Amino acid sequence: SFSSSLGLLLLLFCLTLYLFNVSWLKHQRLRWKLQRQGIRGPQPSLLYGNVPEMQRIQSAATQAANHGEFVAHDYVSTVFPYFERWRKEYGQIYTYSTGNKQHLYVNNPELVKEMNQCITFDLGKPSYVTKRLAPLLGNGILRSNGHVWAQQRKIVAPEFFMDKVKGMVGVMLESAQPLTKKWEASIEAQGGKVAEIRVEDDLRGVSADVISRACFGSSYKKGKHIFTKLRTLQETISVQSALFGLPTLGFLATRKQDVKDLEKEIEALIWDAIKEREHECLGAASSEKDLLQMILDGAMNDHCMGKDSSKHFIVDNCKNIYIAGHESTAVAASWCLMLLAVHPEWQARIREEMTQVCKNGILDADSLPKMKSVTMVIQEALRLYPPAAFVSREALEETQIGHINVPKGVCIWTLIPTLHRDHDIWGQDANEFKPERFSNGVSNACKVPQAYAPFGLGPRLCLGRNFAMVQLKVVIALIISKFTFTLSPNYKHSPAYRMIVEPGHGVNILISKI
Ligand code: HEM
Repeated sequence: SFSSSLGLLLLLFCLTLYLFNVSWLKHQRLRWKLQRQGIRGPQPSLLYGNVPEMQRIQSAATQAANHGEFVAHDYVSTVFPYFERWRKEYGQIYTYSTGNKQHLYVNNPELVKEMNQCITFDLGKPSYVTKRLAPLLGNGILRSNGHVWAQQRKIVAPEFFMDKVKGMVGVMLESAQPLTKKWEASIEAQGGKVAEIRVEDDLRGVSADVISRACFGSSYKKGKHIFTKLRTLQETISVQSALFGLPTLGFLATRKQDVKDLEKEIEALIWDAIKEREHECLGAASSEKDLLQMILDGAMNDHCMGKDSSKHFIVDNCKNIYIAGHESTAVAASWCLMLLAVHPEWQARIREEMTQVCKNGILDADSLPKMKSVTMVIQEALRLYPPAAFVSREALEETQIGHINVPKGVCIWTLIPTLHRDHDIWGQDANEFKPERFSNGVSNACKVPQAYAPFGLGPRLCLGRNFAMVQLKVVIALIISKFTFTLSPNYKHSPAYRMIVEPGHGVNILISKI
């Protein structure tokens, strides 16, 4: 009838109006607020904002990719080419849209400094990115915001203070031994002189082993099993489109079920390890507390936490530490080895320094702080190839950062590699591998020390940075003390973004024994 068609039309009209308001007006209002402050940016399309343009720029860049001299190659130009394009067009601060979200790109060193000092709960992790990582991270330290985050940080942070990390050098050396043994065996198997090695799986094995031991101490075999499951879970969750903020296409129902099953299985395994622990340590005051014990104690001592939330607290944080620390450190080590393979003079320098500072050639917690060259090389590798590409925040409330008033709901992105190659900050040789720039520390290597941010910015600075630096030093120094290496002709330079920026086709090196 006429009246029901009219009703339907009216409904459709309201729905369209609602969608228009949600998808366009809301974002247009945010855009106006930013534009009024002089912030420009590309014109968004109605439904998907600038996503179609991002995809167009990305595919053009992929086709044109010519990595040429790869040390000089800035991965932003191939991995995030739209950010490069817009930076050139609109400057160090601009705004763009992904349809469902309005974003603010901030790469001005002065504002980065401000963000570093911005201690407020009003800036949090962007929920639209972290939402899809929920099965992996629960509500642990990486994903949570506000008081929940602060409480977890307070409990977990002391485990990674420098004095604690120093005590883990032995464990790190032990975890790295199988790698050197395996590589020696490869040399034997390939004729006794030179072997071609693909490094990343072996490096990943070392970092997983180190974290298992640090987290789970005596029950570390159980820990390794848990981490294998976590890795499967990580692989099952597709995060490729997280940056664009589009629904993850192809995320089939069966995979959703896989994710749920894995989540349950992991939770049960962690809980099992805890029960075993409680049984073993009943009454015994353990002096050597591993991370699991710290988290357990933290949960027990918090009287506001119910049994159920303390269980989640424990399970989530075990998962978070593994996810945060395992891949990033292994990938950083891969980039270090790639750069060292191209610069044998730095291998020689590190080797020479080791003969001077390691008594009887033994690497330990005392000799490590004296090894300046290896520290400089790692710092330079983290400058040129930072595994974490950006710091991202969402304004959970309206927030003032320097002279910018960031409206509620806007996501802020700071590109770490772009800061790391800024000529104004680092000088004209910013694209070159020159570890000597760090010979007098970070503050003397560049004009704005806050612009060196491989471990992030502000109050959410990486909690494991000491742990990662010491582990990288141990692994790189140990490899260099046993092998010389060059880049294999099979190495294909192809930085790829998979949550972190890693060598897309791995790192192949040719190794010989010293
Ligand atoms: C070279 C290796 C590593 C790199 C490049 C790295 C980098 C980062 C970055 C960029 C952040 C984000 C900071 C921010 O949003 O401002 C972060 C956070 C974090 N990292 Fe690392 N990380 C590394 C190793 C580790 C290790 C080994 C652990 C632990 C074992 C760890 C634990 C964490 C945790 C728990 C957070 C979250 C801190 C918070 O939100 O309060 N990281 N890391």
